[in-house]
Amino acid sequence: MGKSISEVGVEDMVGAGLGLEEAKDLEKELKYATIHGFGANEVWRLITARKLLKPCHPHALHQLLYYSVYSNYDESVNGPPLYWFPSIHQSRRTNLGRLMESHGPRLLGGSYKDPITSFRLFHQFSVQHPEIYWPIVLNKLHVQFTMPPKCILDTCDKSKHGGTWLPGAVLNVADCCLKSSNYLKNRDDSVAIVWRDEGSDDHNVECMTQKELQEQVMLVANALDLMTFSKGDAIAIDMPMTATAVIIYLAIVLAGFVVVSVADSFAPKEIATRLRISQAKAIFTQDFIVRGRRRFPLYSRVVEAAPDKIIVIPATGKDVAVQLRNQDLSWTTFLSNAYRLPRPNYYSPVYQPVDSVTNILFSSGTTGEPKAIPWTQLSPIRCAADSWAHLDIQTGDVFCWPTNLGWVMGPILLYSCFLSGATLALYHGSPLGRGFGKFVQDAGVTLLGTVPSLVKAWKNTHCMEGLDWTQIKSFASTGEASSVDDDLWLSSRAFYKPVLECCGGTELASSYIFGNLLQPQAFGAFSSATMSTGFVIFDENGVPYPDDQPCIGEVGLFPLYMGATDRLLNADHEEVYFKGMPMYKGMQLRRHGDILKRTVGGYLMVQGRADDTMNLGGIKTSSVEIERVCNHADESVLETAAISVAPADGGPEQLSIFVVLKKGFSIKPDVLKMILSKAIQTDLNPLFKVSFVRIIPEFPRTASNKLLRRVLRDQLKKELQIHSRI
Ligand SMILES: Nc1ncnc2c1ncn2[C@@H]1O[C@H](COP(=O)(O)OP(=O)(O)OP(=O)(O)O)[C@@H](O)[C@H]1O
Repeated sequence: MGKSISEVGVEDMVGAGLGLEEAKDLEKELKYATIHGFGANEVWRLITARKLLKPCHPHALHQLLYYSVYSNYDESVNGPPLYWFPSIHQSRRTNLGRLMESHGPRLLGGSYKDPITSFRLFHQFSVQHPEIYWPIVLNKLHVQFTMPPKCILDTCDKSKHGGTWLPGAVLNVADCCLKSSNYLKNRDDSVAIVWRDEGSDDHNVECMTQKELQEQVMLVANALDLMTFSKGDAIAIDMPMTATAVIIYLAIVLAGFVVVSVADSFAPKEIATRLRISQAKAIFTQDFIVRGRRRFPLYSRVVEAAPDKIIVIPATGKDVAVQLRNQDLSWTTFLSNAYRLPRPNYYSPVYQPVDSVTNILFSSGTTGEPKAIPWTQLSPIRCAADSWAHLDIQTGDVFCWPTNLGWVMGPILLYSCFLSGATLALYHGSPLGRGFGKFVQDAGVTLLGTVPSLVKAWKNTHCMEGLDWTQIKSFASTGEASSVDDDLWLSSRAFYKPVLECCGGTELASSYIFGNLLQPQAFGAFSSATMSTGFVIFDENGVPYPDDQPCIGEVGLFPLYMGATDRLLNADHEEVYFKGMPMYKGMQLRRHGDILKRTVGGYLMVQGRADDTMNLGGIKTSSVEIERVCNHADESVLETAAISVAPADGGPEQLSIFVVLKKGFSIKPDVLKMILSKAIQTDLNPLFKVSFVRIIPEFPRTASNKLLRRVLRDQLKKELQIHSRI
């Protein structure tokens, strides 16, 4: 165990890279905190509130203080170590805080105290009374119905586990994104999108006002109408998430077609599968993808997937840099028809029922074949409402999240910005390097979303050193479990702003668990279910644990989940999400497949998928838990993947660890096996034994960068079979 904070002296801080004078000052401040006998959380709160640790300090110093503050901290009694704390003053200025202050006393009566104290109570209220919660939130978002809903939720049709939400409502959700002038605070000249092309790092960021966005979207909608499509046709987009891609996305929805989102990293076969399942009539793409001064072909990849028609946007300049097939159109030709109209920048939106499909998305395929998931007009409302409540997105915020329209985060980002009056920030290039970080600085990004693999790369390459990210109010992280140390680094870039962890699913159009600004935050943990989301954690027999009990088990979502799917295009929805799930209080629970750990204090951690659970000597454990320990067991380790496989000839499951080493390190697998075994036995369970360690150059990942443990497991199984035959 490392030193406790009271033992940390000037020498240690100098050893961590701090100058002598600064170390002496810092020591005095720390003495003050420790002399007063504060608990660990209070000491850390004081360190961050007084900004004793600065973004320019070496990470080793941040680590030294954070880990020594919490060195004697007993998580089994106190819950996870906290690193961010809400203040009552701040909490009243958040979206949710304001809402609670104005409605809390009426809705909760004498039980209502303030946004921090009453958060859990209010959350519970939102689960029990969606018919009261949702009208208040809809009112806050830029959602306008041409025909208002008859009610919020209709549960008469018992065959629909998820109920019918906002029945009778008619709207065009893209039109809601564009209609800013009706909202007092959001004027036509407000900035809708800021962006920068990779390589233009020293130029001003580019801006598009709300009015320009509206005109561009309407122009593209007009051009779409001049093609031979019928309303309701599916039209695909396979290109980086640029300002043009966003315009095309909104235009397709505005004009009553359906977007098919295809991530730009897919191979032709995968593009073809997605086009086939969705029956897309055409596809928008780019000639090339430009990354780090190199050009990667995209049009030719799309051609191989053999769609009927391709509309090609040039990656740079005005003209496409490839020879097109006869039936394809360049972006300029496509738009030229619309320019001939008397009012090319005016378009009358196609209003449709709230449950009409606007977008077909595909899940990442972590557990198997990607599912084709239809998003209705409820889905954008749901995801924007989550960002409004949990990320506290407000008019004037600048929101950046490197992603693609083919991943659920793409549409979530787009709608979260435009339905709440925030600016969307897009970097047209790789998010892995300094260019991206400089854009975040120059564009004045206030909300920065990430995935764990990005943060790991930024931290390990030191590429963001010296950049000023202090205008960031909150970070967000999704996709897979994040690493405490990586998030410590991230949060420290902006004087310890919260890294709001979010986890959900494409089919939920949202997160079911999320951090927020009304509860203290712990690294790598979720502080709550999302507003209006209810769930239980159940044991192997399907029996739910009591809500206030620390436990580990599979999550079962309450089926009345605003914005969640009620159909799939390539699988049986009932079978995938409901069949075999336990009943709870008369409700058939909805499957999500995650294993959740609830800690003391009610924090939640995702322990991987139910499929990744392993049984080691009769003890159920999760891969994520083992990886957390292994990732810190030796300095040579960059990341690990834990897998258990039963030997081909039977017997108990054996634990195998795949390891990727940091650049420049080498270590023998046998030595590493001993180190990892020791770490697991000390930190997790003395009975766990590592049977096998393999060092590999990189992990198999989904195209969205999620670790594919099932691929490693299959590989290992095959090898073991061959072995047993020999
Ligand atoms: N912040 C997070 N921490 C831990 N796990 C996360 C987090 N965010 C997402 N996940 C994991 O990703 C899952 C959601 O991903 P997505 O909807 O893309 O589908 P998938 O489950 O990866 O794909 P498929 O359903 O095809 O297997 C979550 O259920 C969870 O397991």
